Amino acid sequence: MTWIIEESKSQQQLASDFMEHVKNDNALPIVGAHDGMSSLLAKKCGFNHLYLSGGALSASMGIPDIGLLTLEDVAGRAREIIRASNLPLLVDIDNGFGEPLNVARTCLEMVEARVAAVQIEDQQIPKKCGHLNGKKLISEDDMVKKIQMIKKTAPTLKIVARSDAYAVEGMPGMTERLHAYIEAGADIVFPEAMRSEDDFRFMRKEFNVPVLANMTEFGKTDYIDLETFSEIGINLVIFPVTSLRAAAYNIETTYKVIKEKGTQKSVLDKLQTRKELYEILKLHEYEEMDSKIARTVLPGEQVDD
Ligand SMILES: C[C@](O)(C(=O)O)[C@H](CC(=O)O)C(=O)O
Repeated sequence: MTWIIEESKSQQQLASDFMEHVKNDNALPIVGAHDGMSSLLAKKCGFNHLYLSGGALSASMGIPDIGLLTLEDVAGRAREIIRASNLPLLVDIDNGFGEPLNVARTCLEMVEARVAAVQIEDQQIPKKCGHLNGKKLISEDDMVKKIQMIKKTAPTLKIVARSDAYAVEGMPGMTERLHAYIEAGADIVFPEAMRSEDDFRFMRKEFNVPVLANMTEFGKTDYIDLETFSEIGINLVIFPVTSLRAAAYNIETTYKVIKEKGTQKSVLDKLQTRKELYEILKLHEYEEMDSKIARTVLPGEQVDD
């Protein structure tokens, strides 16, 4: 909870930092951070913008990404990540949790949590991962009303308008919708489940606002690297569920070792050490705030006093 030991940025500051970088950088990488710890690790590795994925958040809660998350689940986790990292966060709010009035409440909660930008999509509930079959859409007009509502009630929040229309209405339907969403006030467009480099080149030429690419794993989109996205002119690239998949894989691998061998000793070099944990959490800075707390000395470290 870095916000106890450091000065926190305001929502307006985080939102304008976000938009400035999106406009000035090419292929800005925005890595998924599904909790406070992963946000600190992303920051340590040099990423300055984060994404809170509905897929990763729901998976971390042990449920599938089919519209079961509540507004409180998302707002609470967004708050946790921003408090920990003090970085601009783009939050996946699915369909906004209902009709335009619900969307208004959702976005005011996001502003209170200091979220920089929200991503809202045009799927019906129950929604599906954009890379799966059988998606159903709300009308273009209903989506436009939601975007207009965000603009009116939470004007400092940046809006990423996602369309899932490619698989349902084809490229013409999707581009028509995204133009309408820009007209309604979207700052960035997110054409979901593109297939290839050529699709992204087409999208880049079609719109005069920043375009987002989704580099989720095991989906319908070819793996395209940041250098290629930069050459195409794509503005931002999300890696939404990667942190969750990496954590899940490594947790499972480690559990198996303990189950099989009765000890974790053989995988100690694959674990975050106690020293690394306390460093990333800035434990000493907390201790220094209260002289009643003894400064932690790690096992094996020299004691000064
Ligand atoms: C971006 C996304 O909405 C998410 O929840 O992160 C998902 C990612 C995924 O399921 O891989 C998506 O629908 O693309």
